[in-house]
Amino acid sequence: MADPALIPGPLPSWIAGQRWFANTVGDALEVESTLPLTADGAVRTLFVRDRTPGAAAVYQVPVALDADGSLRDGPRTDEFVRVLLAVLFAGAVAEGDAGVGAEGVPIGWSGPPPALRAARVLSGEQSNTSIIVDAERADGSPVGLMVKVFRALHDGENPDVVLQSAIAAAGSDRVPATYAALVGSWPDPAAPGGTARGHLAVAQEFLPDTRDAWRVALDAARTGEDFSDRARDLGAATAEVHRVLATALPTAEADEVARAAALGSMRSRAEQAAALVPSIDAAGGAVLATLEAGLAGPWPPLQRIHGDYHLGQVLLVPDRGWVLLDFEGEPLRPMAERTAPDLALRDVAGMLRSFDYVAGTLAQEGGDADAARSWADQARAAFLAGYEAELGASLAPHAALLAALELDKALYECVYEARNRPAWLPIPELAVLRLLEAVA
Ligand SMILES: Nc1ncnc2c1ncn2[C@@H]1O[C@H](COP(=O)(O)OP(=O)(O)O)[C@@H](O)[C@H]1O
Ligand SMILES: O=P(O)(O)O[C@H]1O[C@H](CO)[C@@H](O[C@H]2O[C@H](CO)[C@@H](O)[C@H](O)[C@H]2O)[C@H](O)[C@H]1O
Repeated sequence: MADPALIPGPLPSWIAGQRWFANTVGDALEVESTLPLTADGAVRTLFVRDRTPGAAAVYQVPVALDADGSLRDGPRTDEFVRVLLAVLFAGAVAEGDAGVGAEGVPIGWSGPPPALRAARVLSGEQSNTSIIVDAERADGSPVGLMVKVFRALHDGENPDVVLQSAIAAAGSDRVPATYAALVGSWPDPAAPGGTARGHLAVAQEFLPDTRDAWRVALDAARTGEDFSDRARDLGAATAEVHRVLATALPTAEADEVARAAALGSMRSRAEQAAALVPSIDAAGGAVLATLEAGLAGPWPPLQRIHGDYHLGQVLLVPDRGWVLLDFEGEPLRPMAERTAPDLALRDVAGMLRSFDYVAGTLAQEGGDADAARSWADQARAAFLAGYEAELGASLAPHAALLAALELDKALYECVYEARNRPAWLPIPELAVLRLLEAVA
């Protein structure tokens, strides 16, 4: 049987077919630098630049090189996983060409690196590559790891690493424990000094026997099961994580500059959505008026947030409850915006949109649309009640701001779906029109 890790044919065409590759064509790809991870260089990570105008990016492509010159996809090989664990958990340094290197940073881990027993790449729609690793500690006890290899690289901290490790360090178990991170450097003419520095990988606690909230919610909605208790708990978990983030990481006053930046970003999303969806183009004036009116009222202080919060980012963990994942922010938003303090209500709006997606999905499947909508309305009310109870305050003074953030998220979703999953587009498109009607 063919080795499933084997990279058949030229590397650029293989990269072009990967889910994590944001472009569709690989004809402007160039391996810009190489970081050997073993002494003989047989296991290495490649920094591959896509020079396509409008899709420029640097990708991390770890590979294992066989004696016959063939390449294998690193995350699917034991050789790569073994060396990655050693570097990550030992705080080791790897060096390549000038300006290229990586350093492991143990975070919530003490003792020697865990030894690999078995590893497999998580299948499914993913913007990065996650490896589930069955390992053992030096004393022989088993430990499950989730190792995430970041694909599109960015100069600067990766919020997924920084936020989850800050939440866990504050003593909260609403995120998986972070064990270690890998920080790399690679040439980048746009970065200060010509070298970019950012996260290449992170190793976390693996949470077994979980179901993600999207599945849990969809199953509940399909069978008409009440989701109120779960939604209330989810609201409370969300407010708890927001409180921890506001305490552990910098906050900022919502001054005029921040407000103008938020409005500018919302306008540009609205323009992108209008360019792709005729019904939104037709409603352009009402969209802008709702966004502007929503942002005009009082704002709470800004803080670090999840940034792309939806049901698919939350796991239901036995004996632990809801656990939040993937704090990387929206993939379509520039990294500078994703790492700036923002409105925690943006996450609240994200989850409200997700309940609507459950209803929209059931309706698309031909289910009872009215029942699905009333399920979503109940989930929404319970989520908000749980959030407010944990926050210790009502969100009523911010109702218009929340409505604007919901509209903004639905516009983002229109762009995301038009580009990635056109069959799903009607869900956010109808939501935009409904949200406009509600404020009219
Ligand atoms: N620590 C973990 N334990 C168990 N499963 C996890 C863990 N982290 C992620 N997952 C699973 O992997 C999926 C993808 O993880 P995520 O962090 O969202 O990756 P991506 O950034 O590629 O979207 C999640 O939806 C969840 O099902
Ligand atoms: O999980 P990602 O960070 O890759 O997020 C992107 O993809 C999501 C879809 O997988 C998308 O979420 C949208 O669809 C979900 C149902 O599949 C729904 O629950 C969300 O509410 C809806 O936004 C997300 O927007 C996008 O950034």
